[in-house]
Amino acid sequence: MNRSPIIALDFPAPDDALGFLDNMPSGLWVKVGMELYLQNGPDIVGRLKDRGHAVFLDLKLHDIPNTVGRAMEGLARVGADMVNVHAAGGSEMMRRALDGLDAGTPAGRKRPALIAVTQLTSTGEEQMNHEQGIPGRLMDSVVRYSRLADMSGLDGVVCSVHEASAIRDACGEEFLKVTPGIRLADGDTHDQKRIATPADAGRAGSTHIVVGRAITRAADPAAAYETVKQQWEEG
Ligand SMILES: O=C(O)c1cc(=O)[nH]c(=O)n1[C@@H]1O[C@H](COP(=O)(O)O)[C@@H](O)[C@H]1O
Repeated sequence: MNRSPIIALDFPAPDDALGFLDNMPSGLWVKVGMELYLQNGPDIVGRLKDRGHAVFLDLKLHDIPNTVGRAMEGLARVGADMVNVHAAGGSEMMRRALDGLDAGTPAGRKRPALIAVTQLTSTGEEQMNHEQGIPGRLMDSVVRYSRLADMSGLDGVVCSVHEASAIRDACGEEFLKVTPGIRLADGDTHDQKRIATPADAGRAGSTHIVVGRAITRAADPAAAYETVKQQWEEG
């Protein structure tokens, strides 16, 4: 996996996503999420791979173990490099997701990395306490979910930059820390709660950063991408 920011292609249609990429460098890491995938189906993943991009297919599966396992068996054939589930689905669900990916990955192809969402970066501690009914610190919940994902055999987690170094201490250097909620200094927060700059992510030990609107809605997306990449490397 190359060390470049993962661009969230949160667009309604493949033409929007591919048109956007026409003006960007080649060989990127990109993310296909629910907006693009659920409205247009799996073809977009192959089209992005054909253009030489690495693809994170972000569908955040969360259901009973059997359903997630069987869904992952099918998703393994779509050809993404990384997929995800919600850690809140539990250890059995995560193990079955992994088994499904192993069973579905075509011979000669590498199994997609499987990571688990801990607490969404749009969630704050108060919301977690009052709406999810999880008492205590958000950091503790994220680290707990990370340990569970690690024990279930997953490759890493999605977390905010603020928890990345605690997860490294708990789960090790190699365990992936994929961090969305990235904003350039003075950038609009939008719906995110736990934001950080690319430089913060570099210092905290994020193995991957996910960046959407700070790049896709910038006046000059290619320049914004280079700024994010450079700040992450320098952090
Ligand atoms: O799994 C994700 O990618 C994800 C997890 C999370 O906790 N927070 C989060 O923002 N994301 C995704 O990361 C992207 C962030 O987009 P921006 O806020 O526009 O940078 C979106 O596509 C989200 O779906």
